[in-house]
Amino acid sequence: MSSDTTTRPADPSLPAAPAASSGRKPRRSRRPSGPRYGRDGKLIVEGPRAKFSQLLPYILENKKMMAVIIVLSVLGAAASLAQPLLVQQVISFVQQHKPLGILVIALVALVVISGLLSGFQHYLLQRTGEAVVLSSRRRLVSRLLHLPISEFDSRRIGDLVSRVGSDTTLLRAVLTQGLVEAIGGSLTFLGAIVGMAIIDPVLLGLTVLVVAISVVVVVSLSRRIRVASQRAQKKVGDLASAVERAISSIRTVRASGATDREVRAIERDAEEAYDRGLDVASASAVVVPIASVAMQVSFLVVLGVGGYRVASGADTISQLVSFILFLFLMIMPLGQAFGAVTSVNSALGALGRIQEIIEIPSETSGDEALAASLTGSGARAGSGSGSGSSPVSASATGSDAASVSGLSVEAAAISFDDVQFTYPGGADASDPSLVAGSAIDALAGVREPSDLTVLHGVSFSAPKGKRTALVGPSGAGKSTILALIERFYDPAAGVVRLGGVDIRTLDRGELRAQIGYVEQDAPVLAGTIRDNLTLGAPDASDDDCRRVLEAVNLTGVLERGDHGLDAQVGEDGVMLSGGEKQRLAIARTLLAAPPILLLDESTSSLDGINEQRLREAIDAVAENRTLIVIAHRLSTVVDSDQIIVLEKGRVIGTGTHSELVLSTPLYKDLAKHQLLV
Ligand SMILES: Nc1ncnc2c1ncn2[C@@H]1O[C@H](COP(=O)(O)OP(=O)(O)OP(=O)(O)O)[C@@H](O)[C@H]1O
Repeated sequence: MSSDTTTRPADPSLPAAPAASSGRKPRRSRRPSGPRYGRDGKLIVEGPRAKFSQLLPYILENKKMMAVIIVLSVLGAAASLAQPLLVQQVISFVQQHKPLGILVIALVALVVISGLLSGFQHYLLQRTGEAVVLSSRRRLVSRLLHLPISEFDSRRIGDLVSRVGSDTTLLRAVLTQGLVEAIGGSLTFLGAIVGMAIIDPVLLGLTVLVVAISVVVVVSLSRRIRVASQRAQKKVGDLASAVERAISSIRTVRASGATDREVRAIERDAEEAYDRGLDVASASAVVVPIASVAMQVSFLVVLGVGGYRVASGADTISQLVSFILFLFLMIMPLGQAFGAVTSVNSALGALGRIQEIIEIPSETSGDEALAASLTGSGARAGSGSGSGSSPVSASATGSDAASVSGLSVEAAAISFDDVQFTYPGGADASDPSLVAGSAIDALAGVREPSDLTVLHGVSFSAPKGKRTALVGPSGAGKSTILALIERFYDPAAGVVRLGGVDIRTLDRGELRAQIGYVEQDAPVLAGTIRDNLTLGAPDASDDDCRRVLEAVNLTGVLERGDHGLDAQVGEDGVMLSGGEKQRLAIARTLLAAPPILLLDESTSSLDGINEQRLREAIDAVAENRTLIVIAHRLSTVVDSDQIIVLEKGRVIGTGTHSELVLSTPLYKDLAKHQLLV
C-alpha cells in the first residue's frame, strides 16, 4: 500500500464529482470508500496493485498467437547470434586472404532475415496487444454494467470511464514492450553470454560484474516506477471525473458563472496528473540511463582489457571483434528489459485498477444462495422477516390496505411488509456485515434501526390493476421504495413481495421484466427517439413506436424535422422539454408493456398543458396495469385508488384523497398548499 502527500482540500466533505450522472439529485455520500486522510490531514492514495499472475489469463487467451511470436523470437535471436560468428569468420578469411563471396552473401541474408522476422513479430505483437486490450475492455465493461447500484452511488463516473479507456490501453505495453521482448531478449542474452564465454571467459567475467551491478540497481528502483505510475493513472481518473462533472452539469456551471472556476479546478487536476507523470518520468529517467551507462562502461572495459589481451596474444583480433558484437547483443536486450520494467510496472498498476472493478461481485452474485435460504425458510409463503406480521397486514400506523376502497389483499401486486432500509454506507461503515444492499446482508438478518435508516417498518400493499400513489415531503423515502421494488437494493429487514412472493427469491431479470420504471429526472438517453423507445423492447416496429408516442401525446416531436423516429434527443435529452422527457420515458415503458409500472414523477414544475398531458399519459398507461406513482403534484394523483402518505420513512396514512384529507393532517396540509381543498 502506497501513500501520497497531496494536501487536503478546503472542504473534504464536498464530493469531487456527482454521485452518478443518472440525473438524480446529488446524494450525501456516507460511504467510507471516498478519499481517506491521514492524521496529518494528507490525502492517502491507495493504489490497487495487480500481481503478475493476474495478467496470465489475458495472455493465455492468445496462446496460439503467442506461440508463433515466441517461435519468431527464437528464430530472431538465433539469426542475431549467428552474426558475430560470421563476422569472426569474415575477419579470419580476410587475414588468411581467402575469398569472402559466400560469407558476405550469408551475412547479408542473415541481416535481411533478422529484419523480416523482427517486422513480422512486431506486427503480431501489436495485434495480440490489441486483443488483450479488447478482452480487458470486454470484461471490465460487462462487470461495470452489472455492478450493484450501490457501487455507482459511491464511485465517480469519470474515474470508471478512465479505467475502461486509458487503463486498458496500458495493458498492451505488457506484450509489446514487455513479455515477448523479454523472452526473445533473454535468449539472445544467454546465447551471447555462451558465445562470449567460449571466446574469453575472463573478459566475460568482468563484463558480467559491471552489468550485474546495474541490474541490481534497476530492480530496486522498479518499485518506485510502479508506485509512481499507479498514482499517475489515479490522477488521470480524477481528471476524467472532474471533466465529467463539469460537462454533465454544464448549464448549471454556466448559469452560476462558475465556468472559469471549473476550468481552473480541472487544470489543477491536469497539473497534478502532469506532476505524477513527471514522477514516472523521473523514476524511469534513472532506470533507462543505467542501461546505456552499463553499455558504455562494458564497452570501455572490453576495449581496454580486450586490447591488452590481444596485445599479449591471449586473444586474436577476430575474437575481440566477435566478443564486442556479442557484448552488443547481450546489452541490447538488457536495455529493452529495463524499458520493459517501466511498461510492465505501469501495466500492472493499470491492471490493478481494472481488477479492482472486475473483482467486485456482480449484482446477482449470491442471489441463488439467498433465494435458496429464503425459500427453505418458507419466505415464499409470506413469513415476514423481522416483524412476524402477515405480508400485507396493517401498516405502521394501523392503516389496512385491505380495507381501503374495498381492495382485495390477495390481489396485491406489490406489498411491503415491515420494511426497514438503510443505504449502503449509512450503517456502521466499519462493519461490512452491516452494509445493506447485498445478499449477505439479508442473510445476516435483521439490524437495529439507526439515525441513518431511511425506511422504518414500512408496510403497504399495491393492489393488482389499481393505481397507488406515494406522497410525502422531500426525503420521506418515496423513491427509495421504488428502488427496493426494482431490487436496486435489498431491505435490511422486512420483505418486499411481488404477487405474494419475496422478490429476493425471484430472478432479478424476471422481476424487472414485470416492472416498468420511469425515473425521476433523467429518463432520456442520448440517441434517437427510436433508441429511447426500443430500449426495453428492441423488436418493436415503427408503428408500435408511433402508437405509444400517440398514447402519451408526443407525436409532435416527430413532426419537428424530417428525421421522424430517427431524430436525435441530445445528451440527457436536452432537445426535449422536461414534460416531453417524462412522457417519452412513459412511452418507452408502454412499449415494453409490463404489468406493473413505477413512475417517479418529475419534480420539475410543468405548465398547465404539460401537466394535463402527463395526467393523460398516466391514464393511458394505468389501463389494465398496476401503477405505483410518486406524485409531487397531488393533482396528478387525487383520483388514485389509494394514496400512501410517507413522512421520514414511515407510512403515516393510507386511503383515498377524500379519506386522507380527513384522517391525515400532513396530507391535508399538502392538499391545501396545492389548492386542492
Ligand atoms: N443513494 C443514496 N445514498 C445515500 N442516501 C440516499 C440515497 N438515495 C437517497 N438517500 C437518502 O434517503 C432519504 C430518502 O430519499 P428518497 O429519494 O427516497 O426521498 P423522496 O421521498 O423520494 O424525496 P423526493 O421527493 O425529494 O424525491 C433521503 O434522506 C436521501 O438523502
